[in-house]
Amino acid sequence: MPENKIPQVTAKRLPLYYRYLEKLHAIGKQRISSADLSDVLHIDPATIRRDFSYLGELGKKGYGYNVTYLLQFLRDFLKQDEVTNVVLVGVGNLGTALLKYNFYRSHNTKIVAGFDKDPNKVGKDVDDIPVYSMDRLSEVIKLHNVEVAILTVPLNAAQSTAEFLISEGIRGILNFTPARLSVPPNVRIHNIDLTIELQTLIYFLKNFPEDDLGENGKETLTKEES
Ligand SMILES: NC(=O)c1ccc[n+]([C@@H]2O[C@H](COP(=O)([O-])OP(=O)(O)OC[C@H]3O[C@@H](n4cnc5c(N)ncnc54)[C@H](O)[C@@H]3O)[C@@H](O)[C@H]2O)c1
Repeated sequence: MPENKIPQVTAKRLPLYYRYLEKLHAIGKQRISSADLSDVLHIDPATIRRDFSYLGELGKKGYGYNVTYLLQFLRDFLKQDEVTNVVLVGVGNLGTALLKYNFYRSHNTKIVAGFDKDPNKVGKDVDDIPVYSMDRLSEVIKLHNVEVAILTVPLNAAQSTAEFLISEGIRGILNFTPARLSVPPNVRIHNIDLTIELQTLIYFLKNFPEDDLGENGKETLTKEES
Protein backbone atom coordinates (compact mmCIF):
# COMPACT_ATOMS: atom_id res chain seq x y z
CA MET A 1 0.00 0.00 0.00
CA PRO A 2 1.45 3.38 -0.97
CA GLU A 3 -0.11 4.89 2.16
CA ASN A 4 2.73 7.20 3.10
CA LYS A 5 2.96 8.92 -0.28
CA ILE A 6 -0.68 9.97 -0.44
CA PRO A 7 -1.20 13.71 0.09
CA GLN A 8 -3.47 14.62 2.95
CA VAL A 9 -5.98 16.34 0.63
CA THR A 10 -6.36 13.08 -1.27
CA ALA A 11 -6.57 10.98 1.90
CA LYS A 12 -9.43 13.16 3.11
CA ARG A 13 -11.40 12.57 -0.10
CA LEU A 14 -11.04 8.78 -0.08
CA PRO A 15 -13.91 8.19 2.41
CA LEU A 16 -16.18 10.26 0.11
CA TYR A 17 -15.33 7.98 -2.80
CA TYR A 18 -15.75 4.93 -0.63
CA ARG A 19 -19.24 5.89 0.55
CA TYR A 20 -20.47 6.57 -2.97
CA LEU A 21 -18.91 3.40 -4.38
CA GLU A 22 -20.69 1.41 -1.69
CA LYS A 23 -24.00 2.80 -2.98
CA LEU A 24 -23.09 1.98 -6.58
CA HIS A 25 -22.09 -1.52 -5.59
CA ALA A 26 -25.36 -2.02 -3.72
CA ILE A 27 -27.35 -1.25 -6.88
CA GLY A 28 -25.17 -3.54 -8.99
CA LYS A 29 -23.24 -0.92 -10.97
CA GLN A 30 -20.00 -2.36 -12.27
CA ARG A 31 -18.12 0.52 -13.82
CA ILE A 32 -17.87 4.23 -13.10
CA SER A 33 -16.01 7.00 -14.89
CA SER A 34 -14.28 9.90 -13.20
CA ALA A 35 -16.76 12.20 -14.99
CA ASP A 36 -19.72 10.40 -13.42
CA LEU A 37 -18.09 10.44 -10.00
CA SER A 38 -17.39 14.12 -10.50
CA ASP A 39 -21.06 14.90 -11.20
CA VAL A 40 -22.19 13.31 -7.98
CA LEU A 41 -19.38 14.26 -5.64
CA HIS A 42 -18.72 17.74 -7.04
CA ILE A 43 -15.02 17.08 -7.31
CA ASP A 44 -13.19 17.95 -10.50
CA PRO A 45 -12.63 14.80 -12.70
CA ALA A 46 -8.93 15.59 -13.03
CA THR A 47 -8.66 15.69 -9.25
CA ILE A 48 -10.41 12.33 -9.02
CA ARG A 49 -8.06 10.79 -11.57
CA ARG A 50 -5.06 12.22 -9.74
CA ASP A 51 -6.38 10.91 -6.40
CA PHE A 52 -6.82 7.44 -7.83
CA SER A 53 -3.42 7.54 -9.50
CA TYR A 54 -1.86 7.61 -6.02
CA LEU A 55 -3.54 4.30 -5.34
CA GLY A 56 -1.90 2.51 -8.25
CA GLU A 57 -3.24 1.15 -11.52
CA LEU A 58 -6.96 1.06 -10.88
CA GLY A 59 -8.51 1.71 -14.27
CA LYS A 60 -7.83 1.96 -17.97
CA LYS A 61 -8.09 5.33 -19.63
CA GLY A 62 -11.53 5.85 -21.17
CA TYR A 63 -12.84 2.65 -19.69
CA GLY A 64 -13.74 3.78 -16.20
CA TYR A 65 -13.09 2.14 -12.88
CA ASN A 66 -14.23 -1.29 -11.79
CA VAL A 67 -16.54 -0.53 -8.85
CA THR A 68 -16.02 -3.81 -6.96
CA TYR A 69 -12.27 -3.69 -7.33
CA LEU A 70 -12.05 -0.04 -6.34
CA LEU A 71 -14.36 -0.56 -3.39
CA GLN A 72 -12.33 -3.51 -2.12
CA PHE A 73 -9.14 -1.57 -2.62
CA LEU A 74 -10.45 1.43 -0.69
CA ARG A 75 -11.89 -0.82 2.01
CA ASP A 76 -8.46 -2.34 2.60
CA PHE A 77 -6.80 0.99 2.29
CA LEU A 78 -9.12 2.79 4.69
CA LYS A 79 -9.40 -0.28 6.89
CA GLN A 80 -13.18 0.10 6.71
CA ASP A 81 -13.64 -3.30 8.25
CA GLU A 82 -12.07 -2.11 11.48
CA VAL A 83 -14.18 0.03 13.76
CA THR A 84 -12.31 2.90 15.38
CA ASN A 85 -13.73 3.82 18.74
CA VAL A 86 -13.72 7.47 19.70
CA VAL A 87 -14.56 9.37 22.88
CA LEU A 88 -15.95 12.88 23.20
CA VAL A 89 -15.06 15.24 26.04
CA GLY A 90 -17.39 18.14 26.89
CA VAL A 91 -21.04 17.18 26.54
CA GLY A 92 -22.44 20.70 26.15
CA ASN A 93 -24.31 22.18 23.20
CA LEU A 94 -21.85 21.13 20.53
CA GLY A 95 -20.82 17.89 22.22
CA THR A 96 -24.42 16.76 22.57
CA ALA A 97 -25.10 17.48 18.89
CA LEU A 98 -22.04 15.44 17.89
CA LEU A 99 -23.04 12.55 20.14
CA LYS A 100 -26.45 12.54 18.47
CA TYR A 101 -24.84 12.66 15.05
CA ASN A 102 -22.32 9.94 15.93
CA PHE A 103 -20.86 9.97 12.44
CA TYR A 104 -23.70 7.82 11.20
CA ARG A 105 -22.44 8.00 7.60
CA SER A 106 -19.29 6.14 8.56
CA HIS A 107 -19.46 2.46 9.41
CA ASN A 108 -16.02 2.48 10.87
CA THR A 109 -16.02 5.24 13.48
CA LYS A 110 -18.11 5.21 16.58
CA ILE A 111 -18.28 7.44 19.63
CA VAL A 112 -18.38 4.95 22.48
CA ALA A 113 -18.71 7.43 25.36
CA GLY A 114 -18.99 11.07 26.32
CA PHE A 115 -17.23 12.64 29.31
CA ASP A 116 -18.03 15.75 31.27
CA LYS A 117 -16.99 17.32 34.54
CA ASP A 118 -20.54 18.49 35.30
CA PRO A 119 -22.25 15.96 37.63
CA ASN A 120 -25.62 16.93 36.10
CA LYS A 121 -24.52 15.55 32.73
CA VAL A 122 -22.95 12.37 34.05
CA GLY A 123 -25.09 9.23 33.95
CA LYS A 124 -27.48 10.63 31.35
CA ASP A 125 -27.14 8.84 28.02
CA VAL A 126 -27.33 10.85 24.81
CA ASP A 127 -28.96 8.65 22.18
CA ASP A 128 -27.71 5.53 23.95
CA ILE A 129 -24.18 6.85 24.32
CA PRO A 130 -23.22 6.88 28.00
CA VAL A 131 -21.83 10.05 29.59
CA TYR A 132 -19.22 9.46 32.29
CA SER A 133 -17.32 11.59 34.75
CA MET A 134 -13.74 12.41 33.85
CA ASP A 135 -12.33 9.96 36.39
CA ARG A 136 -13.74 7.06 34.32
CA LEU A 137 -11.80 8.13 31.22
CA SER A 138 -8.79 5.93 31.77
CA GLU A 139 -10.89 2.81 32.31
CA VAL A 140 -13.16 3.44 29.31
CA ILE A 141 -10.44 4.19 26.80
CA LYS A 142 -8.54 1.05 27.86
CA LEU A 143 -11.70 -1.06 27.62
CA HIS A 144 -12.55 0.18 24.10
CA ASN A 145 -8.99 0.62 22.91
CA VAL A 146 -9.54 4.32 22.16
CA GLU A 147 -6.83 6.53 20.70
CA VAL A 148 -8.96 9.33 19.26
CA ALA A 149 -10.91 12.00 21.13
CA ILE A 150 -13.24 14.81 20.12
CA LEU A 151 -12.70 17.91 22.22
CA THR A 152 -15.71 20.15 22.85
CA VAL A 153 -14.91 21.75 26.21
CA PRO A 154 -14.79 25.53 26.72
CA LEU A 155 -11.68 27.37 25.54
CA ASN A 156 -10.23 27.78 29.03
CA ALA A 157 -10.35 24.03 29.68
CA ALA A 158 -8.99 22.95 26.28
CA GLN A 159 -5.23 22.75 26.91
CA SER A 160 -5.44 21.03 30.29
CA THR A 161 -8.06 18.57 29.01
CA ALA A 162 -5.92 17.79 25.95
CA GLU A 163 -2.92 17.16 28.19
CA PHE A 164 -4.97 14.83 30.37
CA LEU A 165 -6.25 12.94 27.32
CA ILE A 166 -2.73 12.54 25.97
CA SER A 167 -1.45 11.33 29.34
CA GLU A 168 -4.12 8.62 29.16
CA GLY A 169 -2.98 7.45 25.72
CA ILE A 170 -4.99 9.53 23.25
CA ARG A 171 -2.96 10.13 20.06
CA GLY A 172 -5.43 12.06 17.89
CA ILE A 173 -7.71 14.95 18.82
CA LEU A 174 -10.45 16.49 16.72
CA ASN A 175 -10.39 19.92 18.30
CA PHE A 176 -13.56 21.98 18.06
CA THR A 177 -12.37 24.57 20.60
CA PRO A 178 -10.75 27.80 19.41
CA ALA A 179 -7.58 26.90 21.37
CA ARG A 180 -4.40 26.19 19.43
CA LEU A 181 -3.23 23.25 21.45
CA SER A 182 0.40 22.57 22.32
CA VAL A 183 0.98 18.85 22.11
CA PRO A 184 3.93 16.47 21.74
CA PRO A 185 5.01 15.76 18.15
CA ASN A 186 3.57 12.24 18.18
CA VAL A 187 0.04 13.57 18.76
CA ARG A 188 -2.08 14.66 15.84
CA ILE A 189 -4.54 17.54 16.15
CA HIS A 190 -7.19 18.46 13.59
CA ASN A 191 -8.79 21.82 14.23
CA ILE A 192 -12.36 22.45 13.13
CA ASP A 193 -13.21 26.11 13.28
CA LEU A 194 -16.58 27.01 11.82
CA THR A 195 -15.97 30.73 12.36
CA ILE A 196 -12.92 30.65 10.10
CA GLU A 197 -14.80 28.60 7.49
CA LEU A 198 -17.69 31.08 7.49
CA GLN A 199 -15.39 34.10 7.34
CA THR A 200 -13.43 32.57 4.48
CA LEU A 201 -16.62 31.94 2.53
CA ILE A 202 -17.79 35.53 3.07
CA TYR A 203 -14.35 36.86 2.10
CA PHE A 204 -14.46 35.03 -1.22
CA LEU A 205 -18.02 36.12 -1.95
CA LYS A 206 -17.17 39.75 -1.22
CA ASN A 207 -13.84 39.89 -3.00
CA PHE A 208 -14.40 37.62 -5.96
CA PRO A 209 -18.15 37.87 -6.59
CA GLU A 210 -18.01 37.25 -10.33
CA ASP A 211 -15.43 34.49 -10.29
CA ASP A 212 -15.91 31.28 -12.14
CA LEU A 213 -15.76 29.24 -8.97
CA GLY A 214 -14.16 26.16 -10.49
CA GLU A 215 -12.77 23.88 -7.83
CA ASN A 216 -12.80 26.62 -5.17
CA GLY A 217 -16.55 26.73 -5.43
CA LYS A 218 -16.71 23.13 -4.43
CA GLU A 219 -14.57 23.35 -1.37
CA THR A 220 -15.77 21.64 1.75
CA LEU A 221 -14.43 21.06 5.20
CA THR A 222 -12.62 18.09 3.78
CA LYS A 223 -10.16 20.53 2.26
CA GLU A 224 -6.81 20.47 3.97
CA GLU A 225 -6.09 23.74 5.76
CA SER A 226 -2.35 23.63 5.49
N1 LIG B 1 -15.52 24.67 16.18
C1 LIG B 1 -16.68 25.21 16.06
O1 LIG B 1 -17.10 25.50 14.98
C2 LIG B 1 -17.43 25.48 17.28
C3 LIG B 1 -18.76 25.79 17.24
C4 LIG B 1 -19.37 25.98 18.42
C5 LIG B 1 -18.60 25.86 19.58
N2 LIG B 1 -17.31 25.60 19.53
C6 LIG B 1 -16.45 25.42 20.68
O2 LIG B 1 -16.77 24.15 21.25
C7 LIG B 1 -16.63 24.22 22.64
C8 LIG B 1 -17.93 23.83 23.29
O3 LIG B 1 -18.95 24.76 22.95
P1 LIG B 1 -20.40 24.56 23.56
O4 LIG B 1 -21.22 25.66 23.00
O5 LIG B 1 -20.82 23.16 23.39
O6 LIG B 1 -20.11 24.85 25.13
P2 LIG B 1 -20.95 24.35 26.38
O7 LIG B 1 -20.60 25.26 27.51
O8 LIG B 1 -22.38 24.13 26.03
O9 LIG B 1 -20.31 22.91 26.69
C9 LIG B 1 -19.05 22.69 27.27
C10 LIG B 1 -19.13 21.42 28.10
O10 LIG B 1 -17.83 21.10 28.56
C11 LIG B 1 -17.91 20.72 29.92
N3 LIG B 1 -16.62 20.99 30.53
C12 LIG B 1 -16.10 22.17 30.94
N4 LIG B 1 -14.85 22.00 31.42
C13 LIG B 1 -14.59 20.69 31.34
C14 LIG B 1 -13.46 19.90 31.70
N5 LIG B 1 -12.37 20.45 32.25
N6 LIG B 1 -13.53 18.58 31.50
C15 LIG B 1 -14.64 18.00 30.98
N7 LIG B 1 -15.76 18.70 30.61
C16 LIG B 1 -15.72 20.02 30.78
C17 LIG B 1 -19.03 21.56 30.50
O11 LIG B 1 -19.56 20.99 31.68
C18 LIG B 1 -20.04 21.55 29.33
O12 LIG B 1 -20.92 20.46 29.42
C19 LIG B 1 -16.18 25.65 22.95
O13 LIG B 1 -14.76 25.65 23.04
C20 LIG B 1 -16.64 26.44 21.75
O14 LIG B 1 -15.85 27.59 21.52
C21 LIG B 1 -16.74 25.38 18.42
